[in-house]
Amino acid sequence: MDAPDLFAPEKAALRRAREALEQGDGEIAHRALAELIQGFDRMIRDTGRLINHADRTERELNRANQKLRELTEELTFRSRHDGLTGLLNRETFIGETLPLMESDPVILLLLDIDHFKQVNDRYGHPVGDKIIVGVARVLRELSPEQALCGRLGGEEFAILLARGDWAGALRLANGICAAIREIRESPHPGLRVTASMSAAASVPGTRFDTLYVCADDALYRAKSLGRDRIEEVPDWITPDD
Ligand SMILES: Nc1nc2c(ncn2[C@@H]2O[C@H](COP(=O)(O)OP(=O)(O)OP(=O)(O)O)[C@@H](O)[C@H]2O)c(=O)[nH]1
Repeated sequence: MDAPDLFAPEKAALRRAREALEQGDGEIAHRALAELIQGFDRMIRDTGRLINHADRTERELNRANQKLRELTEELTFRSRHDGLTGLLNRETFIGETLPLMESDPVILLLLDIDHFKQVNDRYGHPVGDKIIVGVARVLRELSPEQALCGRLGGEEFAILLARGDWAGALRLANGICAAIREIRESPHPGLRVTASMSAAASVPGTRFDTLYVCADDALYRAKSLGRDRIEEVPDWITPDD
């Protein structure tokens, strides 16, 4: 079925007016003109309403689009970052190291907060969370802008420096340990925090797992040698390690 012609009355009035004009019949032409004026009036009102409606719909669509963009950005951020600290989460951190490790020599710093179970047990989990956030802040503030900073799990963090120099990486690790010793959490003046760290470097083409295992061994050594210290892996890690 054909859609109804919305302007059928106006078209009919126009046709009658034309015919009246051709026939020179003033009275019929006058009536047709009156009908046309009415129809024209109605068209202006309806068109105005339609334009307003379309404007409103367009504004609503723009707002909905903007909201969708913000939600997408937030979802992307959440899927890539750790919810508590805002650092890269484990999967993203490892994923981002892969292309860098393929092309560059890198230095991996691992960090694990010392005796963190005791912090939770003595001061409660929420205070433990604040300490984790404080440690993450130290990492973010002291690391160079291009460094990758991630929370690998619980109280374990990692920094990857691409093309970083060894002396600079150790200076950074020392600075981080010193800043963590300064963390205070009111109202707990007795609460002191330390962290153990390790540093390991690899040549291009080394797998993340290979580098990580070596750095993790060194971190374990730092723990067993008394904590609050940095243990280095002396040799460059290669793909054959
Ligand atoms: N508050 C808080 N605690 C966490 C979180 N994730 C892990 N933990 C706690 O971190 C603690 C880690 O304890 P352990 O692995 O025994 O290590 P540790 O006590 O730090 O001892 P060392 O590493 O040997 O110095 C556990 O008690 C976990 O419950 C977190 O997101 N928030």
